Amino acid sequence: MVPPEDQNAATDMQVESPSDRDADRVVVLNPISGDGEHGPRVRELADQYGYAVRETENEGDGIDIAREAADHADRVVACGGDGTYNHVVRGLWQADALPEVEFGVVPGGTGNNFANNVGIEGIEDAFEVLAEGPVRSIDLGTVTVDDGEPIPFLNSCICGLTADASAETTPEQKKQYGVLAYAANSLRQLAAYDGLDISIEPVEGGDGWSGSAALVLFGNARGFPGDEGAAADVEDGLLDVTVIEKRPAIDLVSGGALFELFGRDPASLSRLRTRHAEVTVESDEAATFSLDGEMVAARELTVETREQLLRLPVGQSYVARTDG
Ligand SMILES: Nc1ncnc2c1ncn2[C@@H]1O[C@H](COP(=O)(O)OP(=O)(O)OP(=O)(O)O)[C@@H](O)[C@H]1O
Repeated sequence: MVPPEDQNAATDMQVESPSDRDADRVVVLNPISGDGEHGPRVRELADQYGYAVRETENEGDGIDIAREAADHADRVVACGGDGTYNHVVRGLWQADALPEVEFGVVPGGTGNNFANNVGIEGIEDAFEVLAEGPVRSIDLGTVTVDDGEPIPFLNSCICGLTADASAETTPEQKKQYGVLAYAANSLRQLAAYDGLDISIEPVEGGDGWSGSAALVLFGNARGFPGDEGAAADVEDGLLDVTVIEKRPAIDLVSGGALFELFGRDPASLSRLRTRHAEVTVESDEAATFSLDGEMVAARELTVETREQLLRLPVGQSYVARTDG
């Protein structure tokens, strides 16, 4: 395949060799994500399109590789699943390289939820999008635990039942249902689950939520699960927050499946939108928050959006709801 001409062709010319340590376009490749078979094809395409490839060797490498690449690259692309994207964005954030250094995604994960949400439909499509797709400025979520450094997330920040259920979830379920698959696999654990006592207070005012939750989702690109997998508006500077209240287990289990519950039992569901919320876990122990699948423990945290901080080429089916 001949890479299409694109507006950045002049920059491509400057890449003398895809393995050049000073490459201006870099793919950070997680070779073990998904089925672990994407590596050779991604290397071929990266070569054709003028991208250097840096492979992760250990958990967390993506952060360091992206941080270093930000010194010389004007675009750093993550290949893997949402966890890999998260790490690359963390590296760019740590390098203070956003929005100047563009981000990009190549789906090589299991669920590939974020890539789907921005209209990217496979590895070949991803490279075409990198060459020709419109570059949008999208929001980035961050979580700040106590007085620590903000930690970015791209797709969602989730707490409640999901973390424990992930091991039981098949790739097919993940692809089809995303977070719902985790939730459904949590049904058996639900009877024993005490719920997470949590309060969510929007800093800008307006309605918050407090009570005992089975699951809380702060969606940046990930939409409300009951809306047929619809993506959230990722350019509006807002997080879509969905809370599923912990109710007596019999209510949930007798309903058959948690899938049925989403959107059909308004009494259990609360939804709000916020730019910036203070979140408190009302228990002695920290709760686990999943940032794009990467776990962080916290009791007191702020969750917020950094409006349109990330520059990203998007696919054809991406729906831009705002101008620019
Ligand atoms: N070379 C490596 N060896 C072992 N683990 C790695 C390596 N590179 C990255 N990781 C780990 O892989 C995890 C990321 O997996 P990722 O989420 O990208 O894929 P996935 O779970 O298959 O897909 P998805 O999130 O789309 O369902 C991260 O926790 C990261 O630390």
